[in-house]
Amino acid sequence: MTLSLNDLGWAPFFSNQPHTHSTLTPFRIIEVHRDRLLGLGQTGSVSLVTPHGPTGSFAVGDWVLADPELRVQQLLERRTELSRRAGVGDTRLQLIAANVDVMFITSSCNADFKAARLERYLALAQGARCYPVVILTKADRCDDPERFRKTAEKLAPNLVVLTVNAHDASDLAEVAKWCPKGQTGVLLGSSGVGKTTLMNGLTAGTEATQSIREDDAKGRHTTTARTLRVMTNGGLLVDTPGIRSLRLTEPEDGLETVFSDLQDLAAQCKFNNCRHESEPGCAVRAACEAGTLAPERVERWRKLLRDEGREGESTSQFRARDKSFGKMVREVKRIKKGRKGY
Ligand SMILES: Nc1nc2c(ncn2[C@@H]2O[C@H](COP(=O)(O)OP(=O)(O)OP(=O)(O)O)[C@@H](O)[C@H]2O)c(=O)[nH]1
Ligand SMILES: [Zn+2]
Repeated sequence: MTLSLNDLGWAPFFSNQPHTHSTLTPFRIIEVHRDRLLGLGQTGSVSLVTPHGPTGSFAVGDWVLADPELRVQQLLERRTELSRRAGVGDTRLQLIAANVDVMFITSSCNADFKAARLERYLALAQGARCYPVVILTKADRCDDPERFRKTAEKLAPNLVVLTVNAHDASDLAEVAKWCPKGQTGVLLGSSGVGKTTLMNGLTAGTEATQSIREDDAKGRHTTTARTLRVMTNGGLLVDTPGIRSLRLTEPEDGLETVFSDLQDLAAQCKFNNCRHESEPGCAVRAACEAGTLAPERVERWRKLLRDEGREGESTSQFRARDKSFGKMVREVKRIKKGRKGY
């Protein structure tokens, strides 16, 4: 299979960046190893060395320029960057992937399904400027997958939610539609939800999967490294090891859009520093009492703010960082549209 640079996601954003030498060739990084990188170019995949620094500063999905000896001479500026905090209370960032367009947020129609976790991923997608698509796997093992889909759809306006059997070809085709040729997707989700199965199905690959203990929905890690693969529809897909506890890297960028409906309500509270507990004139509580807002959602909102050290922030502070989910969707669509012509 020969691929053009455009097929690999090359765009004016990259070609317009100043190049240090004219004889360099672009490669998309598809694997990052301790001592070398695996790059995909028009001629296929090649092993690249990084004479100017450690491989740790590169991410799957990066675009690099290499010389004829296959030495990386330049790392091109990333259009999007997906990272997370290395651990609880740790401020260091861990790069997950670069230049990703679509985030496939994967969970299962079983005990793995947690609205709070999905909200964290949605916030991550928003912060990283990726278009979120929620994939709920194991629909074939569930009596009522629709119930899971409806719950997930309520998490954000216009959110795309697909219920799938990761082993079913027509379900896989529905997933693939969201990441066509030239676009890059990333699969995120807990261990055992079916990321490797999806990856294999979408790429017709043969990565090893292991059976999981279905009772507690906890999987064993079968994926060891991040990889970028070409899907059968021409799209590109990054697989990541199961992420057990996700810490947001830039909470201020994502939280308020995931909970934009709550913010709008909070703006109608009588007091602008309302904590939505026992204050009079609280619009959030009123909505809960009227049955138009799920109290669990308010609880998750509070918990997320608490976890991110933002408890007690006033509504006006919260609203000051106004970025709507719709705005992000339009932005992503604009980027996609701009990329279609070449
Ligand atoms: N019936 C059914 N089984 C599934 C589905 N998706 C995944 N599985 C099974 O669930 C188990 C775990 O799937 P994996 O693809 O290894 O999960 P993973 O998310 O890649 O796990 P890690 O590599 O640990 O992150 C395997 O036995 C799969 O065959 C599905 O939609 N339906
Ligand atoms: Zn209130």
